[in-house]
Amino acid sequence: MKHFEANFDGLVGSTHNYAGLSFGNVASLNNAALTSNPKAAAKQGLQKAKSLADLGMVQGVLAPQERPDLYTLRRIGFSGSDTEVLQKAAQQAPALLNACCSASSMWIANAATVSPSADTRDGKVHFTPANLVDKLHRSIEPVTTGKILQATFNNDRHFRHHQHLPEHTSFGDEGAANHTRLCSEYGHAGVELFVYGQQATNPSAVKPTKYPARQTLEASQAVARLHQLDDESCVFMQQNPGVIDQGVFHNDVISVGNQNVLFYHEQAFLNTDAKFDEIRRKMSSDMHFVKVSTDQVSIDDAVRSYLFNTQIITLPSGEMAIIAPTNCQENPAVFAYLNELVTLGTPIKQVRYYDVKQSMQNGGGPACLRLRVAMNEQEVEAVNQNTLMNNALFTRLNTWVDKHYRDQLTVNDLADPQLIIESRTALDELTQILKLGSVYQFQK
Ligand SMILES: N=C(N)NCCC[C@H](NC(=O)CCC(=O)O)C(=O)O
Repeated sequence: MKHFEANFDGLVGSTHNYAGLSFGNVASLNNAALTSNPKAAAKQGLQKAKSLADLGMVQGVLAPQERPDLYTLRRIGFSGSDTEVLQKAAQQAPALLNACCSASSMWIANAATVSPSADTRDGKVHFTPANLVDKLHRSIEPVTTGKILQATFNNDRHFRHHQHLPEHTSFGDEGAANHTRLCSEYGHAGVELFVYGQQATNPSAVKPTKYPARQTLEASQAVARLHQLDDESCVFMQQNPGVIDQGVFHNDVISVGNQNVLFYHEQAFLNTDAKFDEIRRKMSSDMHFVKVSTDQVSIDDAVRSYLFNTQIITLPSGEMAIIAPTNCQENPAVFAYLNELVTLGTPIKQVRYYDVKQSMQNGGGPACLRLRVAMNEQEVEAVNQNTLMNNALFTRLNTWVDKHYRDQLTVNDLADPQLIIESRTALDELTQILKLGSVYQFQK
């Protein structure tokens, strides 16, 4: 049977804006209060997704969340009509309104952790939505994320959906951004590498001092248990707290893997040698650890360019390609490195650049915008086919964006009640395009 790694990209929501919500994420803080362009953001994302489909990859899309999130605003005491709720929040608690308006679900790598059927004891693909408890604006995502995942992977024979972990910092979980599956072939059992930032139940363990470590070891272990993974197919590795304190808020900002390749910065991890030995021992095939040294690319350049927030994909020809943001072309050290990388004899033979600047300005590169789901042919057939990218869906979604999205949005605009109508009208139409059923609260 054939096996694929499908990428599901998060569609950008119509309230995409720059509110400076993510402490520890340098781009989010530096670009706070910039005017955003939701239409361009959504189109940049669609273009990347379509380009991967055109390369012969299995590519899907995942629906965004409903924002403004009036349910959360009501839950914290704002009352009256929808317009009144929005306007009272804008006057009395603008920071809370901003949190309830973020389009952050577009960074779908944080939506969930996914384990393919080749790794799990029951032979199903397992999904656990991430609780994202470290950031208020993201902590309101998991329930709807679960509904969207269930409407997209809607077949009990092949897909198993878990509830998100308990909403406490001990179980801080940021999903696939801190999870990399290594394997020889997508359909063979692999090693699931969980990278965590701190141990919640061991106060003496080392952790960052300036910025938060969003992922805990306890959360990673819980996901591995839920997904029915054997100890022999898991590796738990700590991210270097020193790089978290320099703005590396997720592991996918400092390393990325695909099949038997792990592309990483030399400062990415703690106990690198011992942990790489464990990976080698648990893998049934050879690994390529492609190391980038600080001399080649500094941590600062890695964070600015998102060299490691690239996607490494295996093309139908068997060659691997790196999908990079154009920011990597614009950074001289990183561009020089990538030009050299394809000549080094590693499996990575090509680099392709995409403009995802609207997302990058909030700290989200190509890899943040996609959730990987390795599947066999039968599983791909069991996916909601209306979510899979092709010419027709690309045209349909571009038309949908043109019809419903603004080309300018500032933080001050978030109090505009018209946004509620625009967002709901757009999402109602989207659920029909993708045939998702009623996944949003306003549709109940
Ligand atoms: N690395 C991965 N996988 N994802 C990137 C997530 C970026 C996101 N930015 C934001 O949420 C900024 C929103 C704002 O400031 O308006 C975050 O920090 O959680």
